[in-house]
Amino acid sequence: VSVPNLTRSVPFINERGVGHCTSVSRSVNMESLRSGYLFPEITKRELEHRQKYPQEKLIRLGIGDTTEPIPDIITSSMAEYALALSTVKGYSGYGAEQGKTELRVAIAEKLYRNMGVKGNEVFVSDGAQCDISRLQMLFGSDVTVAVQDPSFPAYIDSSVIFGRGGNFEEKTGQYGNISYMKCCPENNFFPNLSPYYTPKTDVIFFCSPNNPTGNAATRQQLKQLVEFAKTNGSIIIYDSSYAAFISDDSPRSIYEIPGAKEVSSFSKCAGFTGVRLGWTIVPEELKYSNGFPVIKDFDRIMCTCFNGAASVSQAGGLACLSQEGYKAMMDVVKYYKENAKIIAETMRSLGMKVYGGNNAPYIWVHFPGQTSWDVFTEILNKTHIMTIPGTGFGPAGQGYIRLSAFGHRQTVLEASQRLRNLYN
Ligand SMILES: Cc1ncc(COP(=O)(O)O)c(CN[C@@H](CCC[C@H](N)C(=O)O)C(=O)O)c1O
Repeated sequence: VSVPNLTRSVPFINERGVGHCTSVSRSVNMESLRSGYLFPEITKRELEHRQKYPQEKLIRLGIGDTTEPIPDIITSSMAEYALALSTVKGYSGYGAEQGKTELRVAIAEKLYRNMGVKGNEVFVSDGAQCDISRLQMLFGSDVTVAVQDPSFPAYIDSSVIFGRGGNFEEKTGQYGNISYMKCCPENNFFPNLSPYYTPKTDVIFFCSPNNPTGNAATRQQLKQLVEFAKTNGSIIIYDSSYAAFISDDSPRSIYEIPGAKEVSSFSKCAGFTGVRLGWTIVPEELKYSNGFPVIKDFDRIMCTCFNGAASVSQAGGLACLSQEGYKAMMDVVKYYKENAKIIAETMRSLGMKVYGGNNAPYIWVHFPGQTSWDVFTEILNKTHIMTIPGTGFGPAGQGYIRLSAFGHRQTVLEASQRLRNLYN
């Protein structure tokens, strides 16, 4: 990176003395982002609270980060692989940007059995969030986007960063060029796909089980979504990061209904939020309007903008998909699902309208007549429990908060008692 040409720059004073502006203008897309990214904002509130109440034991049911140790069967594979890097025979450098063939095939065969997914359609990555932005690179800034409202904020924020947001409208809390598909109890958390409510867009981000509502779309609803996308010639980007938490007959993948592409990751089912391992599946038959295969461009992006998932993480991913590893991984998912049940039952016993928690590690609680941030602040100040205000996930989240089931059992039981004391 060259040192800016200081002769043309404008001097400014800061804590380190005289500084210099460059002559480079800031991206208008970055300028149009309305606020900081949701999760660092929540972390900032947490730090402020800890400083204010240093003696209190803060409970974190806000950011959905896993808490339970990764099963030995998985970590020992990573340790073994890492140790082998110290030997001539075991050492390896750059791997294939698309991921180890063995892992790509294992993901296709183990997680998408009988859904017609092939190993070469699986692109191993460093996580679903990272893939969301790499998928955004596929499209021009004129491409239109629809998202569920509420949903994981990365879909909207990355769309704005790539110039697809348009102007933010204070009144609606929406970006003018993005189509917000409202998902709420009144429509069973599935958008009304009639043209008046949901206009045609080029790309549809769809997350199921949904973050933050915890709702898993039914087979019938996904069939409608795929039909809607096919009629409009749209591409669905389907985020199945919480598929492992589904315990009823809701589809775990969009590939149970032919015709989309899908991102997912080992973050939440294997506790890989720090290890970093995910994947994106792009069907060979998915084509742009000019007939060019999308998979070829995604492969080009992965080769140009990514150097492959960490080899040690990929060894861990293979262990997750072994018979013993998969069972151990699902035992941890079961543990979190039990946490979700405790939290949901607690809030229901207090007479609240509670959604989610069955097929996802998120519980969505309605506080009619209150703002999300007021509820967030009251719970934090009176019980020292971190939650996430629903409006952080979109304007339709107003009046809701999200509680995460990622926590040690004792902590979740303690949180449950504190909430009973507050609302009883
Ligand atoms: C629907 C969905 N898709 C992708 C992701 C990220 O997956 P990844 O770990 O990149 O494989 C998440 C993780 N969301 C969590 C962690 C957020 C905080 C993390 N710093 C982040 O920004 O992703 C949350 O909602 O609390 C998600 O919910």
